[in-house]
Amino acid sequence: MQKLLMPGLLLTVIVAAALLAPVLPLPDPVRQDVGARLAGPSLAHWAGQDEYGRDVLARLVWGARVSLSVAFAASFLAAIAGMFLGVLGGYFRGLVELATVRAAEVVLCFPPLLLALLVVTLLGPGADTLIFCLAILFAPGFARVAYAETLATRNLDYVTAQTSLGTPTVRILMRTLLPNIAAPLIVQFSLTIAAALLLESGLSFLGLGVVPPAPSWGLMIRSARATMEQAPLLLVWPCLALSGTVLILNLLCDRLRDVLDPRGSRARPGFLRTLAALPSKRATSMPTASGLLSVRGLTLEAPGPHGPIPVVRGVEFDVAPGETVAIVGESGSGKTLTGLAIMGLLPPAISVVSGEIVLSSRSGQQLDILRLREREIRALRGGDIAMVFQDPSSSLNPLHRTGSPIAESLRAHGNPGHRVTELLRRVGLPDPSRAARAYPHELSGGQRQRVMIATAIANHPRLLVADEPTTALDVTVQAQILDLLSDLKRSDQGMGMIFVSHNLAVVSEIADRVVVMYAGQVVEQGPAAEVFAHPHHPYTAALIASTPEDDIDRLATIAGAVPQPWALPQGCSFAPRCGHATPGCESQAPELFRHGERRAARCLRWREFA
Ligand SMILES: Nc1ncnc2c1ncn2[C@@H]1O[C@H](COP(=O)(O)OP(=O)(O)OP(=O)(O)O)[C@@H](O)[C@H]1O
Repeated sequence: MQKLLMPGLLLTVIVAAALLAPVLPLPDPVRQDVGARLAGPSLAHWAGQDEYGRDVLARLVWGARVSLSVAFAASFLAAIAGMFLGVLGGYFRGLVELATVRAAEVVLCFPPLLLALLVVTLLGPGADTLIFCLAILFAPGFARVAYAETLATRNLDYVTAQTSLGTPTVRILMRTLLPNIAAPLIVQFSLTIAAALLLESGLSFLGLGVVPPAPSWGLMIRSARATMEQAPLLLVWPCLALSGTVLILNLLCDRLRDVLDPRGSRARPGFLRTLAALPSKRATSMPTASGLLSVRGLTLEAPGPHGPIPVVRGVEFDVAPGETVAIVGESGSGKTLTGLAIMGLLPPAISVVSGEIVLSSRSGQQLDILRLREREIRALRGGDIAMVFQDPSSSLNPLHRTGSPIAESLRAHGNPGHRVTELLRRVGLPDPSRAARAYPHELSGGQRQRVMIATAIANHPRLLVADEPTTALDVTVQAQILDLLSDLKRSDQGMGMIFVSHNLAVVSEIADRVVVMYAGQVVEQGPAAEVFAHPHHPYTAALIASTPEDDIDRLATIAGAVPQPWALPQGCSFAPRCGHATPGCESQAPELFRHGERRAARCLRWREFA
């Protein structure tokens, strides 16, 4: 909401001045004083006097009344009419589309000024005619935006879900569709008000709009033109008022769109936020990654209703060359955000509070990803580090042939683009040349994931981050993809891998080491075989017990749910769900106890438990 403050305040001042014009201590805007013709600014007339000796400031303020009310009323009418036509046409299509959107588009065939001339000739000049005329001119623009957005939205799953629930059509249109297409309509509204202000000025300038002597900004520009050489300031004032108001309106609508869209950025973009939030490091304090990657004290925050909430808290782990480290935990434990932080791809709403992610790059440098500029991270992505996403159907561009992102990735890192088929063969696609020419919808889910993997490994990354790469696939294809990843690791000896998953059965097949996360923290880590055989944290033990095996009757579940980041318990985060918790666990937050070279657990009773 803070974002709206400045433009909202400025617009309020302009609108208040226009509304309060009759009670403000201003001279009569139409009273002439020919003796003081074209007089410059003075104490009595702050902005000077025009060619009839009328007070320019009074005419500007009264002119705002006319110009703004015409622009607002016309844009509002155009928005309502256009939105109505566009949504109906886009949702029902067929004849309704013909009678709404296509009919409205007829208006676009006429040059706007000619149409305005026609309407003014028929109805006579004046503010009311102008509102009507501008509304007709701008409504098709809204109709087209609403139509296009409705077409894109009407077949999305959440709209289909509403239909399948039997929700009445009017409710779907009002409650589901409209809020989701509102953002572009708001932008269109800001552009339309600005265009209406300018067109009103233009039409008044041509003598087709507001009738003199009533003031409007367009009329003021028109009359100032004749005396431009003797009194240039007379032209400057209305132009300033016009362009200033248009800029403020654009700013306000842009900010409004950000505020109304929860997916919009609430924070500054990537590197700016990171650089500002983190204390800069002296060269001597830079840790050196013992292996390939070293994550230290990574703490991330998300915006909450009462201020920032910690979603990842002091996460630490290492990845050695050639090692597969699995990050496991229930939904909401912070696995994905940790993976995205390593890629420098955190969503705009998430901010880095502290920590280091040091990568030992191909060029032998130790780079702290959190402190790199966007341009520097971009050079690493696809080369030193690459990522495979969870859902292959949404990570491939539906309009590009599957070979094209691979070729692009190869070329971006200076490799020849013709290796595409070779890579597709390497990831096990049976007819690589055909697959390279196919569109994503022509491939199966497993084949699409193979294409994603081919894109990721195209430039032999040193580190591959795989975020639940098998979750969207069926069990047979899951096994094939896991085999593929293992094969790739074997053939590309030095490549380290971070494998994010909530599925322990999958992890046990692929991981060398396991990092178990709970409520944004690492609660246990160690070699996979040791952790699975002898967990040192009750949460890990519970996760293992709840992994489905052959005998589904013996499946255990973990009572309760992961605490929300804004309602973390005072002591150990797992204590409320833990069968081994003591009163001490509920009052004291445990640190990560390290034992031996390779294992660590965040549990006060880890010794007894182990
Ligand atoms: N863009 C975002 N804005 C605000 N909060 C977010 C955002 N992304 C994630 N979070 C919050 O951060 C926490 C950790 O999310 P994350 O996606 O890392 O969990 P996860 O362990 O990967 O879960 P899953 O397995 O379901 O993907 C959650 O509480 C989530 O609500």
